Amino acid sequence: MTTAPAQAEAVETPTIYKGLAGVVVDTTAISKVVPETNSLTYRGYAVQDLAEHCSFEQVAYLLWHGELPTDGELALFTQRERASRRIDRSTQAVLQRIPETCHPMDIVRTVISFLGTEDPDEELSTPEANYAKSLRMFAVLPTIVAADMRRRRGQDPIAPHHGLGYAENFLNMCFGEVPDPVIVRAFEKSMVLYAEHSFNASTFAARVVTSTQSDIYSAVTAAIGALKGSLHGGANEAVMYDMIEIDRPDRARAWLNAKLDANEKVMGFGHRVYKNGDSRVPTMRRALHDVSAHLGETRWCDIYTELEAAMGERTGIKPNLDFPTGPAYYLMGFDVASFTPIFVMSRITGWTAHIMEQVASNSLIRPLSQYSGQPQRSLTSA
Ligand SMILES: CC(=O)SCCNC(=O)CCNC(=O)[C@H](O)C(C)(C)COP(=O)(O)OP(=O)(O)OC[C@H]1O[C@@H](n2cnc3c(N)ncnc32)[C@H](O)[C@@H]1OP(=O)(O)O
Ligand SMILES: O=C([O-])CC(=O)C(=O)O
Repeated sequence: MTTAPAQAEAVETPTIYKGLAGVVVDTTAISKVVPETNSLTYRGYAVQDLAEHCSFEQVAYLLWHGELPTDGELALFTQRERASRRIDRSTQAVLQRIPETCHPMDIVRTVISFLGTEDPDEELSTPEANYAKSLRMFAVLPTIVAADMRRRRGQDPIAPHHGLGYAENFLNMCFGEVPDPVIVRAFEKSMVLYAEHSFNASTFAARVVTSTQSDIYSAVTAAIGALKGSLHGGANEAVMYDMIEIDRPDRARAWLNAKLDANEKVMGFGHRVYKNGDSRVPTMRRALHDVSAHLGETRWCDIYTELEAAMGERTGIKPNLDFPTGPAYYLMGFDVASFTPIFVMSRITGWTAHIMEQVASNSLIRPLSQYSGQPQRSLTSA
């Protein structure tokens, strides 16, 4: 005769990977992060080389198609992107309708969601349909972000300029002129560096939504929501607010010590995957220095250096990409609240590449959880 195992023996406690840390959930051919060698590649190319030698349009093409474009392919791609930059009247009306007081990420999230409602092919997720939608979002996002920034400054929007490249056109729509090539190149580098980073939280959110066979606009809307948080993309804004509060390099150490003594996180430092420095930081730090030298304004670079040194000495934790990008965008003249929407303009390429990869090899993403609530009880005995 066999006896039933005791209740306690029957329940095995599973290993819980809080925050999915260290868990490999799928394969991807889009990018590779190797923290041990501090390397990041997009489709096999080192991100530093892409940032140095390629336009953002070339990198977008690479992420979507798997190969860099030939001259002919780039010309066609560019033509299509430039022809899709304008927003129609109904989208402009939505933009005007949202209160100026809300965070610009809410604007971007809402407008992308609205674009879905206007697309007669919203539910179509063939590779061709999703590619067309990705290209449209890529083309239109700078127009939305620039129009919103100008609206909050009490300025009229500037229409996209068909004759300008992606970076020049965005800067022109923000400031009414194309700045010096030093600024344009630094901005374009930030776009390349921000474009893609494997299964980060926002990309994973997009893949989760896609895995239910939902549409690409819904997936991107979810990704924007995930990027907004200050532990992810929102950190670039938080970094700059902190630097403004610090104000002078000689105040950086005391500020940092007070922050750490209060057990608070220092924004722009640390990373879930890189524990020995973010592969993108050296390139972006150089871009920040280029902008700073060009403008003859060294204050933010000096605060950067002080904070990095003090944080290193006290915790050993290194900056992530948001740390140099925050002051670089500030020096370029952007409003701090627009920094994360600018990140969206870049990451739309990585998100949509992942959405298309998920569609091509889908399995519903649905992990398990360990129940920690009340034991089963009877309603009648309550
Ligand atoms: C583009 C991007 O999204 S890059 C990330 C942008 N985000 C930020 O800059 C926000 C600040 N950084 C952080 O909060 C974290 O480093 C994260 C969320 C990015 C990654 O963190 P995780 O891998 O989850 O590690 P976790 O937060 O558990 O940190 C491990 C330890 O380092 C400490 N730590 C990590 N980052 C920081 C930080 N920025 N400031 C102070 N302490 C930190 C934690 O307090 C923790 O210490 P403990 O073990 O004594 O409790
Ligand atoms: O990978 C991450 O967790 C966050 C990050 O750096 C990114 O999304 O660029």
